[in-house]
Amino acid sequence: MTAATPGESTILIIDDNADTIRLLSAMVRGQGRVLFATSGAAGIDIARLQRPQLILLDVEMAGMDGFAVCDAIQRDPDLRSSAVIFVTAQSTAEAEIACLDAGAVDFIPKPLNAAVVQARVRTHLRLQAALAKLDGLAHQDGLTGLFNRRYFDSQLATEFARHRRHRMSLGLALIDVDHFKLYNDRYGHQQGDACLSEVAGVIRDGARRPGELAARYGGEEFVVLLPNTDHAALQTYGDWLCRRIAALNLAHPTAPTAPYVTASVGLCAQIPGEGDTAEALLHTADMALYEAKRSGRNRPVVVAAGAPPGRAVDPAVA
Ligand SMILES: Nc1nc2c(ncn2[C@@H]2O[C@H](COP(=O)(O)OP(=O)(O)OP(=O)(O)O)[C@@H](O)[C@H]2O)c(=O)[nH]1
Repeated sequence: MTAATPGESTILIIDDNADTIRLLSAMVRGQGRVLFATSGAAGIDIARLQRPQLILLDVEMAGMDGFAVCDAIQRDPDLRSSAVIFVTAQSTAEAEIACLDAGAVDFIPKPLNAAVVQARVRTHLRLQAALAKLDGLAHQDGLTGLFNRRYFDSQLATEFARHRRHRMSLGLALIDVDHFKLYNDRYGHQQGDACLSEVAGVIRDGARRPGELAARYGGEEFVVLLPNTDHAALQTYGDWLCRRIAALNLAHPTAPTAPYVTASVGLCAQIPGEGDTAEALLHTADMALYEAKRSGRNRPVVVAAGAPPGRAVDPAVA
């Protein structure tokens, strides 16, 4: 679900009657971007691409009727966050209950009354915006504003399956601040928190390509999901991260590695095959991180998925 204020919302009208579409569009135009489809199947396709906050759905349509469309929306994890309001001439209590039972959030009766349509759409757009905000908060790490581990885990599973389907290479980076215990000991926990936020800012800046996802994995450890990324790109990314974190120039006089805050980065990538698991990929990134720490810290280490523990690979031959 994307957070949107009512003015930025997208409303999709699915109706096989062009006159009704024209009428409804004119009524809700001021409340967001209005899209339309003249069949259930076309509506589902548009919803997948445009992720509308609200779908105004005709019940009686040729081919796929409104109930079938609503059912398809409820079953599709990518569409489920769109709220459906049925628009129908059937005004009996049974018809209304059937619409709500089908998963719709509301019901607009025909003939259409502009004030009623606008009030209902306004209310549901507000609710959708509030839900999106809550959704975002539930996925966020309170200290750094990055995604939290729970959300990362769910996205890792989804991306792993997607990369397996499309035979694409999925990259992972585990980032751990070096000698952070010493930093806390020297400056106190509060400044330690501020340091983690600064490091998180660099990690966020480095994960801006579509689909990239940066999360706080726990404590002073972060993780980045890098879709469609191969070993060579991992090495470049890891070098960049280490350089940028060092360039924050956060004093760390008691660290044996350098007199400023540094981080170690473990990286790996894999085109997931049958039998491969996201857990094993994470484990490989962890091995790479261990190797980065062992071999001196303040560096990236890239490991081939499935390589024996501790064996770093030259990215050029991976
Ligand atoms: N300030 C602050 N400290 C944290 C937080 N989470 C974990 N830590 C501290 O991070 C430190 C991690 O210490 P260690 O796991 O020993 O690792 P390290 O000192 O970074 O050493 P290396 O990882 O081996 O370079 C511990 O002192 C934790 O208390 C946090 O949210 N805020």
